[in-house]
Amino acid sequence: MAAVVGAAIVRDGRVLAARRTEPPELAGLWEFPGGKVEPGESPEQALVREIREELGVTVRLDRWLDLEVDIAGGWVLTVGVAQIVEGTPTLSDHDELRWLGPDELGGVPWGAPDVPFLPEVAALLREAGPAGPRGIFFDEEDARSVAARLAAAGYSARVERERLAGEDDDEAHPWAVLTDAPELVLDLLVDEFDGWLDVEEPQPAHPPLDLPTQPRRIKRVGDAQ
Ligand SMILES: Nc1nc2c([nH]c(=O)n2[C@H]2C[C@H](O)[C@@H](COP(=O)(O)OP(=O)(O)OP(=O)(O)O)O2)c(=O)[nH]1
Repeated sequence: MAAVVGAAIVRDGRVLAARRTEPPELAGLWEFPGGKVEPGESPEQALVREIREELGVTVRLDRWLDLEVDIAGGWVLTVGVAQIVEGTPTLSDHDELRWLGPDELGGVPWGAPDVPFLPEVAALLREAGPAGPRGIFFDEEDARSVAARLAAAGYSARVERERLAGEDDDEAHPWAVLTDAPELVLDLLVDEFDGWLDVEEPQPAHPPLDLPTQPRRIKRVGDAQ
């Protein structure tokens, strides 16, 4: 099967969308960054390779979305949900990157084959919910135990590798538990498992631009009053 893989890179309830520059008929349209699976390569290897080439970051695949979409030339597009484990995305193949929340996905023009994936992506972003209090642990096992306890109590909880700006030392990357449980509940577990609570709202790597909703008149010095 001639496969194209795209990565829905998620972070803090947003997904990374990239704007294509070529070919001309696709330029200006948004996509999940990725590309063609090469001979001898698994789709997962292709996804990790393409994202490293295009964005300069290392991602880890969480899972593939069920959908497969036929695109021109006999290619089939699948999309994997992924997380950045190393690096900050930079532009090379694309001319713009945006972190979009579930309600912002419809606000950019996507390539037609990507559109059927958007409802599921929006749903998983909503499920992840807005970034709330996080439990931070140095031990992955502690983080996973806390997430399991929260899940058993009926809360949503997931574990993510934390990144601390400017830190390259692997030891400095603790594990975060993100949950919709009340802070009080998380606080008790954090005490029990030797972690700590981070209640600061994490900032998206690329904050959405505060664009004016209507043309703004810019007055220059020297303009007639
Ligand atoms: N990467 C990517 N390609 C997509 C998406 N949706 C979609 O229709 N496509 C199409 C555009 C291209 O025709 C094809 C992938 O080509 P590409 O140019 O991104 O992949 P590549 O880097 O491996 O390609 P190439 O330059 O080696 O030919 O799939 C999408 O979400 N991500």
